Amino acid sequence: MMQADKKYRPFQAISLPDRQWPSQVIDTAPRWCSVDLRDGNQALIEPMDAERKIRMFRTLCEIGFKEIEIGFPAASQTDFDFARQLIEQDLIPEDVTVQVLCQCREPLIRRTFEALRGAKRAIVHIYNSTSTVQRQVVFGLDRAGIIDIAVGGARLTQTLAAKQPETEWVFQYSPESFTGTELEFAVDICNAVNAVWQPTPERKSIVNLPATVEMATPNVYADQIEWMSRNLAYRDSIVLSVHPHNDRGTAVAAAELAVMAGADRIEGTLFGNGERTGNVDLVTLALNLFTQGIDPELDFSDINTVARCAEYCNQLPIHPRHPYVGELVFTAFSGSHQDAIKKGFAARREGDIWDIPYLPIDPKDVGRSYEAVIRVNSQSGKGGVSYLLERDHGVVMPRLLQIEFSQIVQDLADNSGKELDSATLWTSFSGEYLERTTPLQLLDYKTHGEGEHHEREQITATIRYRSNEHIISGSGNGPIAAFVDALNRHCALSLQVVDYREHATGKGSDAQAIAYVEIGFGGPSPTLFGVGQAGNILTASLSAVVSAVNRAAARRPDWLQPPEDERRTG
Ligand SMILES: CC(=O)SCCNC(=O)CCNC(=O)[C@H](O)C(C)(C)COP(=O)(O)OP(=O)(O)OC[C@H]1O[C@@H](n2cnc3c(N)ncnc32)[C@H](O)[C@@H]1OP(=O)(O)O
Ligand SMILES: CC(C)C(=O)C(=O)O
Ligand SMILES: [Mg+2]
Repeated sequence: MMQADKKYRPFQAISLPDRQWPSQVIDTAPRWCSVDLRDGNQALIEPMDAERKIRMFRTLCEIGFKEIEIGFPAASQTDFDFARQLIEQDLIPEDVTVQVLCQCREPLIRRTFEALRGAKRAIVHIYNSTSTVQRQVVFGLDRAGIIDIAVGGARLTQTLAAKQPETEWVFQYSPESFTGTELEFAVDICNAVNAVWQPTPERKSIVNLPATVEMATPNVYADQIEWMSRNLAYRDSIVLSVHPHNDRGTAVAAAELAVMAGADRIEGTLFGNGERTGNVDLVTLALNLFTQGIDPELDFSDINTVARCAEYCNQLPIHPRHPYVGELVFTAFSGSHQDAIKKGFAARREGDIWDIPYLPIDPKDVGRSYEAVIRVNSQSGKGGVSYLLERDHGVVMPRLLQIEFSQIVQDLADNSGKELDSATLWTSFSGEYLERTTPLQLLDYKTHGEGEHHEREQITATIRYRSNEHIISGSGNGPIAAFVDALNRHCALSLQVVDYREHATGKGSDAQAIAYVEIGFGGPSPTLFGVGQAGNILTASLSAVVSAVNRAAARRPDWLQPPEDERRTG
């Protein structure tokens, strides 16, 4: 890349030392206008056909847009026919106003009014470029010449509107390329247009100030908007609208600061489709408000359906990390995020203000589930793994077992280099703990209490060691201790139960018990967990002991000797 200062120049700062916008707070939704069917459409590889346009229009109405720019009817027959279809087939809801765009050129304005014949209410939006560069390069005109174009357009719209009195007309003017226009000139041209239209507080015109190309940081746009808001004539008779584009990737910020600076209305598109890097994304803006506790007056409670509509109509995919909607935006792969999310959910009580770490919005509010909130790969930790086992299998592992099992998962993930889905985790958990039946297998057992008050428990168990069955017996202060005693005596072991937990999984006739035992092996060797699952809690517990012994035996094949039994069968 060549030296930047030889090719580019910084944007000139706006002098507004007493700017007020930084201390303003947004507490209500602005007026929204969707320009998906015009600005979004004009940027597509293949503009929408009639069927796609209708589908997009219906979706926009369902979301709750009250102003929808439906196209540029003078530009193409498709756009003209679409306007006619909406009007003639009475497809425009009572509370929705359609808007159309047109250059300030006579034949185009005439054709635009033809397209709108019979509409109940419509916004006619005229524009011409006002920036320094476009005045010179595109029009070859001075400021007065550019004002003449705009005023000519304003006069003609007024004249033609008067000839179609069945329609309630609203006029909108955009000094296109506003961000590249000197502010004094922008205000002059808007004032000249409004001097023709003579708006009143009851019949307002719309002045739309587009960041046709986003040229500076969002605070500069806010300064421009506040300056215009202060200096425009007819201010109380104007709806001040903004139309940010996203060339610098800051359109959302620019729109928000513009509202703080006095804008009443925002034009943009669903998920930010539009020229170049797009128009401002109205979904993000609306949901940003929602997460501040402000009603956005747009309904994105089924965001996936809206996304599928936008993808179908625009024939463009939405990025998996797009705010609020992307496939991955409610997913944490990384361990510390998973840990915090899991704890956040556990701490949350019904009716609490939403405050879950790493989830700025409740996925359910936009129709998403918690299904994808935690996914596991090599970046994940015990929190994520245990969250999935608990969510999908009701397994609530003790903390030390979480640590032990997550190491096994980590090795799996590192070796595969891939995501491990919940089914794979369960297969691994079952294989590691629940299906450990060699070399030792518990076949049967009987217990009975000893002493006057059953102070001690006696057990007689049938076990299989490799292919031989053995009957072993022992006693202890409970059946698990008795079983451990039997194994210790018959297999010359020195097992101790370090920790024991159990709980039910499932409900009703499907209910199962799951037991976790942490077993010490005497001497310095570390403890190991065993897990057992069965219809009965004692069977689950004894199976958990067997699971731990078998896991230890798998690590040290010469460690477990055949039982020195009282009776051998088979
Ligand atoms: C920032 C925006 O998004 S603005 C909206 C842009 N959208 C579109 O352009 C999509 C639809 N447009 C079209 O299909 C075509 O441009 C049409 C059919 C409207 C017009 O096509 P054409 O007649 O071929 O003219 P074209 O668009 O090339 O415009 C260029 C001419 O119009 C003039 N012009 C451009 N914009 C305007 C305007 N807003 N008002 C008045 N004159 C204008 C130019 O100076 C140029 O004049 P010249 O031929 O004397 O040099
Ligand atoms: C027509 C105008 C409003 C426009 O789309 C722009 O300037 O980006
Ligand atoms: Mg635009």
